[in-house]
Amino acid sequence: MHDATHRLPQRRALVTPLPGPRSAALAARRDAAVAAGVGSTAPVYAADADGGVLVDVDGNSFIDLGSGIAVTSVGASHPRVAAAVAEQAARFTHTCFMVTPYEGYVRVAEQLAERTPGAHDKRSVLFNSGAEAVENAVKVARLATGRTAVVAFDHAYHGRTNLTMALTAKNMPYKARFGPFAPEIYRMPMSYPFRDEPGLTGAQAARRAISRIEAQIGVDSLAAIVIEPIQGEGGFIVPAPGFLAALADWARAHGVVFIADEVQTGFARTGAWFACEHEGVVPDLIALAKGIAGGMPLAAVTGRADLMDAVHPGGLGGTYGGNPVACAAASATIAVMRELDLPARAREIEVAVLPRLRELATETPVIGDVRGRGAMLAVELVRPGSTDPAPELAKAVAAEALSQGVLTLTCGTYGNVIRLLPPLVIGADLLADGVGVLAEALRGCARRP
Ligand SMILES: Cc1ncc(COP(=O)(O)O)c(CNCCCC(=O)O)c1O
Repeated sequence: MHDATHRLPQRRALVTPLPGPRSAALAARRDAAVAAGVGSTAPVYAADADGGVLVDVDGNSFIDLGSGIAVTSVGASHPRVAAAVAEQAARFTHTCFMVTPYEGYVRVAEQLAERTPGAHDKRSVLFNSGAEAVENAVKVARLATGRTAVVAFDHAYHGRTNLTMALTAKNMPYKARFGPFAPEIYRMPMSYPFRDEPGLTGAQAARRAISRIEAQIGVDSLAAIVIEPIQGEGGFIVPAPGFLAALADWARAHGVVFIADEVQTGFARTGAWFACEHEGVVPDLIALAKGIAGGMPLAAVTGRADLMDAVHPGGLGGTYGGNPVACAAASATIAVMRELDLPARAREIEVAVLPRLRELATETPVIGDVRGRGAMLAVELVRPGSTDPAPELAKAVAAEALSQGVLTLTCGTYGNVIRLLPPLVIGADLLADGVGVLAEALRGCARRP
């Protein structure tokens, strides 16, 4: 694993209590100005970030195992991205592609056609957020098929807009009291190997979902299946081998659009450019965001040209969609990912981390499962000797890791999953230090009564 040179010292170093005085002052200002509904994981305020570290306003340097929720895969200030952003912003920050188009948008669409799974003719449309991309993928599928029903899965997460809340499974905090939600969304059982009956194969789990689709919805009503190849917010759930492919094959055989939501899994995160590749699945439409542009807000739907071009002119768009500065950042980010071969770096991270966590699990009864692919890895915590979720333990472990200078995130339908999403440019030593702190936090919390 190569250690690129970075602008900031790649180290874990705490110089004040947490939060420090400047963060505490900012927290007071925030309480008087920012809505309480916007939560934050860390009690500290960012001042700088580079490579695998994030530095707060009091000078504390943290190992970042969150990447801003799988976004800053090339780091939060990669020089190639920063230069591309500055250069574009100095020329024009916005014209609205629907008013006066520009090459940067076209260039990103060309790269997405080249990079996403499948050699078929593709078209793309660019947006600002993952939820917007998922929303529009469903719009395209409904228009192209003339059908309205959409299938989502248990433990799914697709966003916070009305349709994507309807697609999302977990009620609190995402959906509680925000209804009513969009109709015609149907939830099917997911392949969740840790919680499924032992030995349930991917094909059997797919058949379980398909038989319910056929019985409860009817194929002639079904426009699309929307699924994350590895479920993110729902708990980094890697379906059993064959599950995705069986669903995709069934969908194709019945004229149902297969939408892969790769907002969190896309762009090298799982050890391939896109997670569908691990299962040999070519989606009809793919929703993208997060890692695409080095931290700049950009999202996309890329898919079969016959589906995407079924939409009448003016049927897709939005004021900021494919902002030129974000497009410049995306082209720089994709270049960095290609030149550093970051899918391979993600696989190296998996090899460096997963066995270490699995070894820890053999001596730590509260670790129910260790799973993931590439640099999208997770530890599911349970009460010893059971599969009962232990969310309070996950919170305690994340808090302990933070107190030692390592930023981690939790997730999961039951809130009991610690997830690791390091920047793919993190150095080997820094990663090892961060995982060591997490391991010690897991051991320590497991010993508490
Ligand atoms: C698979 C998948 N699809 C869609 C989305 C939505 O992407 P947006 O860019 O947050 O809208 C996500 C965003 N995941 C992080 C949400 C964090 C939070 O809001 O609490 C995702 O992971």
